[in-house]
Amino acid sequence: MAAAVSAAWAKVEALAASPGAAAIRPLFAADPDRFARFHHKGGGLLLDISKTSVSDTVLAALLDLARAADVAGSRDAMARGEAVNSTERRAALHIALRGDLPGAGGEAHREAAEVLARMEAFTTAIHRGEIRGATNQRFDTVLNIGIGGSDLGPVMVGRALWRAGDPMRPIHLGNVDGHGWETVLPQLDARRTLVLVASKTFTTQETMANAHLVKRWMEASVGPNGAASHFAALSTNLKATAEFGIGEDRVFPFRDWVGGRFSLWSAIGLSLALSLGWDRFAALLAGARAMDRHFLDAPLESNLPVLLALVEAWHVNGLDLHRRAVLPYDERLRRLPAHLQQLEMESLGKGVTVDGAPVPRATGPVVFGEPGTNAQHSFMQLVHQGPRHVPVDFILVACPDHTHADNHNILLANGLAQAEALLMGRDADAVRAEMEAAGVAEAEITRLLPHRVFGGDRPSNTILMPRMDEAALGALIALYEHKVFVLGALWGINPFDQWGVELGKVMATPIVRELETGEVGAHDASTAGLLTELLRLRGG
Ligand SMILES: O=P(O)(O)OC[C@H]1O[C@H](O)[C@H](O)[C@@H](O)[C@@H]1O
Repeated sequence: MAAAVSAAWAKVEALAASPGAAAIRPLFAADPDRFARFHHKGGGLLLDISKTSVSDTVLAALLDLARAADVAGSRDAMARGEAVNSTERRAALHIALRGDLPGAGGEAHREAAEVLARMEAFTTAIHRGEIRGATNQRFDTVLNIGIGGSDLGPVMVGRALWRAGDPMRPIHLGNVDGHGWETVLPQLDARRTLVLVASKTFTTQETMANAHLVKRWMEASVGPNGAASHFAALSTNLKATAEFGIGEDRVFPFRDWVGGRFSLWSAIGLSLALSLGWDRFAALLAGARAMDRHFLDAPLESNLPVLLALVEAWHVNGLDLHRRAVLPYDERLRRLPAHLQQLEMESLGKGVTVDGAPVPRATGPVVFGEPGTNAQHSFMQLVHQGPRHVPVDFILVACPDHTHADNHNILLANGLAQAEALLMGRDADAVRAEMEAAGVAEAEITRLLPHRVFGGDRPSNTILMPRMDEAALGALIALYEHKVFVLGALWGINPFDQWGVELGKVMATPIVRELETGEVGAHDASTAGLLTELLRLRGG
């Protein structure tokens, strides 16, 4: 298989090295049906990859690569519950959180369904006021304490779907920076606040520091034993949750086969169920499930996650484009880029293959983004005219949930126009003609012409959502999750571990002590110098 994969990569790389490989406009000129042939639908979403330089020949080579790398076989192994997270010897069964699966995944789903049933009962009891705080007040606010995958998913979905009048107000505390807590604090009435400590490991330094801080505040506010009735835990580490003092009936577990960045569908989503209502959380899961079905069933050539991954492989490995911007044209999706940063960069930022050999080619690109149209007024200049191209994912929502049609038309028009401008550019003749028509003097035209030319042929994908509702958002997140998995298979890397996060964590521990005691230990000269200076600035 390794030889076949190498040969398939060689073919893709040879195509990318051929003259004009990055051109997109000629593909449209040659084929009036390009949109029809290069967009596909699945899980309620539409993906258009036509505005990329993926031609029929390139797509055929990329699909050959997917077959050689046995993407379909790896996918099915993941769904069966095999230990696809090889370094940690774990399955990756986030799909099982969203529905029943054949084989080993089926057992995992039954287990997940039991926890979901407990989450639903808890949610209902809180909403009905059957479970109340220490002072017998109903809970109206849910504070989720967590970081990384125990924060970004719930925050992103919460920002996307929560509306005034929904069952509970969601508040998130992620960063260990005390200013975060100081910002959150005035928004909280301890008597009405339910606190969720969300941590897969229940050992994450920042989360535990915040959890203890909030526990002290809660005990000071509602009484020394009050915390017990105000706290719940979302974790795989039942020993640590007990040690923290959270009773078993308030612990919502999940298993180690749920990766942190894939965990919003598990107990980690409890803040969503509480704030949005159970039915809407269930609809989110159902939306993801629709994308799962599509990913598992659709042929590779019309499979949205597979196509999105193949386009990325073409950009990264073929065309040397090691970054991608994500622009959701929906303000409610403003935290989607942050979620994708973790999902994609933590999963695909790997330098060795599953066998421990150095990867023979580049892996995950840098992902960044901002909602449109705001992005247009910040970094899009570089995307339009910078010498290095930046592929973009545009996400457009057909129907808004407001009545301001004019605004929505402007929003959508801008999204479409950005993608069209990146594709078509504007050549010197057009710029000259426009300036001449405006009566600009020849010398001025000559001076400004190079600055006003747009090269075009800059690639983008567009994803259309009918409406930004629970089902479509669930499908969108699952689309990116599966895309990450496919890229892992193509690159031969494990997308489910994150060893690279460890070293900094380990090294922080002694530095905390040094900051406490003022005694600087052995470090490189820069770190020692900065520590000394920090201590001096603090008057230590
Ligand atoms: O949920 P926790 O165990 O607290 O982990 C929170 C986060 O921290 C770690 O450093 C990992 O890099 C993330 O993948 C994880 O989501």
